[in-house]
Amino acid sequence: MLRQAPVQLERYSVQVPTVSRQRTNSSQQIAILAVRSLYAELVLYPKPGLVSLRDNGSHADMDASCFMRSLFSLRHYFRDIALAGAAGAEFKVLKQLGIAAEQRMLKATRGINTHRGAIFALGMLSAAAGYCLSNDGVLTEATLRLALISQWGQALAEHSAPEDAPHLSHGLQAAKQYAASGAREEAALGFPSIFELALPRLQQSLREGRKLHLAQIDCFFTLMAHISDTNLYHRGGATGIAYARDAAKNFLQQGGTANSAWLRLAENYHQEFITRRLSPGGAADMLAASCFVQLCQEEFSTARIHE
Ligand SMILES: CC(C)(COP(=O)(O)OP(=O)(O)OC[C@H]1O[C@@H](n2cnc3c(N)ncnc32)[C@H](O[C@H]2O[C@H](COP(=O)(O)OP(=O)(O)OP(=O)(O)O)[C@@H](O)[C@H]2O)[C@@H]1O)[C@@H](O)C(=O)NCCC(=O)NCCS
Ligand SMILES: Nc1ncnc2[nH]cnc12
Repeated sequence: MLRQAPVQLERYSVQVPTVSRQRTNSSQQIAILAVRSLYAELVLYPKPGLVSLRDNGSHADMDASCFMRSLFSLRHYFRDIALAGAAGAEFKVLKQLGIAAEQRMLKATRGINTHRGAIFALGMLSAAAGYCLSNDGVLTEATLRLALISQWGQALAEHSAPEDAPHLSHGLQAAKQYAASGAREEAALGFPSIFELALPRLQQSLREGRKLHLAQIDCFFTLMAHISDTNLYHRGGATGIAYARDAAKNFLQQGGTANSAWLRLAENYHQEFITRRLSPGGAADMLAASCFVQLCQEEFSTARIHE
């Protein structure tokens, strides 16, 4: 429930619900950062096997314009879920917003699943960001993760072992067949790959003086080297994910983007992934989510007035 705190606007002499307006402004900003993060992921090149503005990677049915339509269709969703988070909404409310957003995405892409993982991960993080700004007025990596776990950790844990899934998604199939953890467990554990792996690597590369897009490349390969990406299981089975992890580890062992030959190496892997039809869509979503946390921290890490 949004509390109303009416104030007089002298010039117009109208009653404005301050609290709700401030929350709306913050939620609007959160949504802008979420969409900007999805855009940053899309334009980053080369990401082995994935769609960018240059090519469609391992995908016959998706291209960059399809992703652009998809991310544009999600802008109101991120605002709404941030607002719901600010109001401390239960997980079932967030879930309804997530399901409606998936439907809007599918309408915008004519049935292609571009951002299901991002709707979930960035949606939960947007809700947690809304909660932080509305309660402490401060948002850091630590407060964001704490808010996520304290508010919705229990529900996310239950969501990670669904008894009533209407159909076996690719992620649930990988969980069943390979004991892969996937998107659900990531969220239930408070996104360890974002907070413990991806962000430290992104920040290290930035500290070492690399440009943002290069730091994002290092961050992406770090994610691919470690996460249990159910898209890689779905497209390539255990061999596919092992190949992708080895490729990412090799790229990082050779210095990542600090190596002057990094682009050639990354492009070679891009071609190899295309040949093998591999697509690390989970790592792509986690990259977007990592960019989002980084942007939120830059934007909101100093104290704001309680909202
Ligand atoms: C919890 C849900 C995300 C559903 O998850 P589930 O485990 O049931 O699996 P999927 O439906 O397969 O979706 C999971 C998507 O998450 C991404 N992902 C994969 N691994 C990880 C990981 N380790 N960590 C984080 N995220 C991960 C990935 O998304 C990307 O891949 C998409 C393309 O996937 P797909 O269509 O399967 O693959 P293709 O190769 O293109 O298929 P073909 O061409 O071969 O047919 C792309 O969209 C990326 O986003 C996984 O796909 C969640 O959906 C859910 O619970 N929804 C209900 C709403 C809800 O509860 N919301 C909560 C509040 S927001
Ligand atoms: N750029 C991308 N290419 C293919 N699948 C994705 N899922 C999320 N981002 C993606």
